[in-house]
Amino acid sequence: MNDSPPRLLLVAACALVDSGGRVLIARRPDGKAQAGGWEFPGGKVEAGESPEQAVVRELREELGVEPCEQCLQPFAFASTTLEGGRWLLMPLFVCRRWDGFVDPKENQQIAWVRPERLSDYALLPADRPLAAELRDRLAGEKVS
Ligand SMILES: Nc1nc2c([nH]c(=O)n2[C@@H]2O[C@H](COP(=O)(O)OP(=O)(O)OP(=O)(O)O)[C@@H](O)[C@H]2O)c(=O)[nH]1
Repeated sequence: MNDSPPRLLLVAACALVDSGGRVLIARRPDGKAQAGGWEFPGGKVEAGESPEQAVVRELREELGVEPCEQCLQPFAFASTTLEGGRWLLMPLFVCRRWDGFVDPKENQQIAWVRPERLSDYALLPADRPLAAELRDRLAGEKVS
């Protein structure tokens, strides 16, 4: 029996929401853990970073967009086990305003998805409750 406590992995992620109320998800590229699963853009929070700073950096690196930290709205979080004895703690922010155009930098497939259709995608397990929360809280919004 392994009694060692799970190692905490702090990851920060962001749901970009466009003016039509659609949410951006990305497919994890080959070579990464859980490749092929759909996720919210983001990544590990590095030493000395806040979750907000990590999201800004990851959105810049992965998608070439520049949100301002003040535009990141804390939305929900995931707290769950991952393979390898790690515990994932992942705040999810919502962002509706950013500079630049989404341009996947890591050859990752992306999709803009109505919140009620997120469950049609093979989301990572930790993201499924977050997608349900987005559906419940964003789906009623007016679509332009
Ligand atoms: N970015 C992101 N990671 C998620 C989500 N859901 C989820 O379980 N994860 C997990 O959180 C961890 C994040 O790692 P990552 O590989 O994206 O982080 P990173 O970009 O800093 O990775 P790197 O070390 O390869 O540069 C992975 O184990 C990933 O499977 C999500 O919605 N977004």
